[in-house]
Amino acid sequence: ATEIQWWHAFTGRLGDLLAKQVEDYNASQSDYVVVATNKGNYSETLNAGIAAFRAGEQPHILQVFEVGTATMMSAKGAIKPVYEVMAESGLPFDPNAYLAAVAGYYTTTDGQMLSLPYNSSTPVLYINKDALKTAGLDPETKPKTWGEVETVLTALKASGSACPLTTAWQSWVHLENLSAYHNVPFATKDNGFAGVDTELAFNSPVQVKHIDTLGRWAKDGLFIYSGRRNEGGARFRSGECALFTESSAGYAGVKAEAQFPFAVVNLPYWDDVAGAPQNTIIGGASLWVMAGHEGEEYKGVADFFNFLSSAEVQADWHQNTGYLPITTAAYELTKSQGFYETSPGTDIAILQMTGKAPTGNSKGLRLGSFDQIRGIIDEELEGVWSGSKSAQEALDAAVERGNQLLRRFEQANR
Ligand SMILES: O=P(O)(O)OC[C@H](O)CO
Repeated sequence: ATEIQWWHAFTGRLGDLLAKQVEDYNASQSDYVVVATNKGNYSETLNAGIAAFRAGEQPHILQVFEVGTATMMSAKGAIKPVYEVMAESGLPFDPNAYLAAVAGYYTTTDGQMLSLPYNSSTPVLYINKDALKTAGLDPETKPKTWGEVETVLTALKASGSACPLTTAWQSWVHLENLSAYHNVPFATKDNGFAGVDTELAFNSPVQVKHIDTLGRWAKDGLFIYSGRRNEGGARFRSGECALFTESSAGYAGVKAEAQFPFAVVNLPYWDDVAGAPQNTIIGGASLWVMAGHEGEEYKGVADFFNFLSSAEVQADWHQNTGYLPITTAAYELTKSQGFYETSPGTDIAILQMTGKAPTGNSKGLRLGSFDQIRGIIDEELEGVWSGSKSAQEALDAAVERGNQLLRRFEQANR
């Protein structure tokens, strides 16, 4: 059988679920064997894929988080576009079967799908209902606005909670999605979709107010910073932190480990911003096919992609992980199975992302060197949480430093 290498970034519960998909695929046919290898976290996996390409040792499939999308799109000789892989395979492939809000992120302006949507998420709010009860609140309290969140956090703190709120992926949730959700630009030129001559713009009043509020909450012990990625997950699942802003895919781990009743609700918004809430944007990752392999191997990749996109596999994946159903068929199948009734909160992500037609500010982000830019944003936000910088100072600095990277990317990709 022909071997197909797939490098990915999943460990823990998500790693187990991915391994099960591979096992099922390998058992379902005998022409191809998919070999999945974890290459560290999202950034490490992206870097491993790029380094391997330079050394001529690239895998067939590379899982790349949404942050690396513009980088992969510009790496023309290194990738083989998915539409091409599928067309050459002769296997049936309908790009319209995928949810527009998801596929649009990975598709060129003229409609060609470059990478396969696989695990797409959007941020939501997780609530430990027992913690609310301990704080004397109705455990069914579902704060809609950041103002209501503050009331809940204050009650939690007063009841002795050492961690009323923590977050995963601070830039993704509290700046990138915050901007889209309030219909303000994160960057000019439709957040980079309309051209590489884009400039960061996340230092406007909405973002400054939000980060300033979180900074105040950090000082008052209402918001506890846990780290740049999803380090906060363990603290929520153990019951230490009461509220948690995290990817809809945090559901996989919470469902498997939490020993308390929990709720998944919409990401809160500021109700004094006109038009809010707009829609949130996607995160997670897609699958890129790397250049330099044999025709028969690409056939195997196409066959595996067809398997991953089938309604049954997608619906299972969506229901177990909290990632969005990637295709309309998987969404319909999940509805018809009654899943959303028996698992409340699991349709929040898709409704929050697709509830309103996206604007230029809320289609998503397409920014070069964005992994490095996130590093800069993380560093500046950490300055706010530690009290050494004001929100305005930190965001101004992140914009200025990030723009230098964007200009270098623009020069290299004109
Ligand atoms: O935890 P994930 O896979 O939903 O990813 C969250 C963010 O999009 C990472 O950039």
